[in-house]
Amino acid sequence: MSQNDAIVGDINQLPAGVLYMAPSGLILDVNSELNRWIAPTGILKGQHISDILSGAARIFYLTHIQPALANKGHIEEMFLHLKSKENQLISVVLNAVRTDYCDVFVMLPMAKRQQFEQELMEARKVAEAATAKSKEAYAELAQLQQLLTEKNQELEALASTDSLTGLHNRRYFQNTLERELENFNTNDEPVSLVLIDIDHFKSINDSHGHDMGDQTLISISENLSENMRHCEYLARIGGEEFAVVLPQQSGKQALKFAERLRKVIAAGHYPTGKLTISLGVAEARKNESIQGLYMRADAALYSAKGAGRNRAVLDESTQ
Ligand SMILES: Nc1nc2c(ncn2[C@@H]2O[C@H](COP(=O)(O)OP(=O)(O)OP(=O)(O)O)[C@@H](O)[C@H]2O)c(=O)[nH]1
Repeated sequence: MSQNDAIVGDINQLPAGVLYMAPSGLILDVNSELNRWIAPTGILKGQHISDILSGAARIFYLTHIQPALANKGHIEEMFLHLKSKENQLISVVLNAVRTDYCDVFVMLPMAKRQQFEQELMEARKVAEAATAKSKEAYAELAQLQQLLTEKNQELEALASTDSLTGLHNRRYFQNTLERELENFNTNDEPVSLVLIDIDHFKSINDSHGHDMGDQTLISISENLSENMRHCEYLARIGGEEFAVVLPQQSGKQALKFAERLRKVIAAGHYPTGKLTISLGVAEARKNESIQGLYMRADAALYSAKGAGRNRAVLDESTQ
């Protein structure tokens, strides 16, 4: 029995790994416990320390363990991953001391820590999967909300649109006029209303049929629509009746607008030939109701019809 064997013989019963290493990294001897962890059927003695360390542990050995042993002569409680011959990682906590002859490593297994790490990794995987699922669910929800918003907008547009001409309808007209009257009552900017009625429209229906009457309504709607600028709100409010809400325009300005429209329509060509419109104009008064303003514009329209049609008339009280 050699001197080394005698020393190791005393420590073979320990529940810890013990390793004797030359400063060059050559393993001089190990106890049987360490041999069992790393190479149950092989012999570690004579191998190099880097043969039993994981990749990361090798770097750690060079950058931390060796310098610490060289500088302080000992290290305490460093965590290290050994690598078995079957490529299993074995976590150990390492204490080491440098003697005159060799470095002595004592390593305690950390099976519990390994198990915790494993459990943590599993939990992380589960959490990641759950996060991915909830992200998917959120994305789906956002899509559905977007769809709902679009459908609501479509419904809102449908509810405000005249199906024959595609213009805004009476509902839209009333909402717009109500809003603009409220603005007028708070900020003093004028607002005017123009009512438009196609002249002798009944005779178009009577002589050319209802379908041709519809085509004429579509055609005249396009023409009116093309002649609106930003903030001039056109709507079809009845059979052959249209209205334009004109925010920030006085009665006189609205009359000019109405006159321009009248000329445009009179100059146009329609499925049944030429036609004209009559227009009634009124400027809103403070705190006036929609009905009040509408009735004054309608009275002006009636005057235009009575005066021979194809003309625009401003409500008398506005002038
Ligand atoms: N084709 C068609 N005709 C409609 C529609 N709505 C209303 N009308 C017709 O429009 C005509 C309106 O006629 P009246 O109110 O008598 O007036 P008008 O013939 O235009 O005569 P004045 O307004 O006095 O110049 C009626 O014949 C209605 O049937 C519609 O959606 N399509």
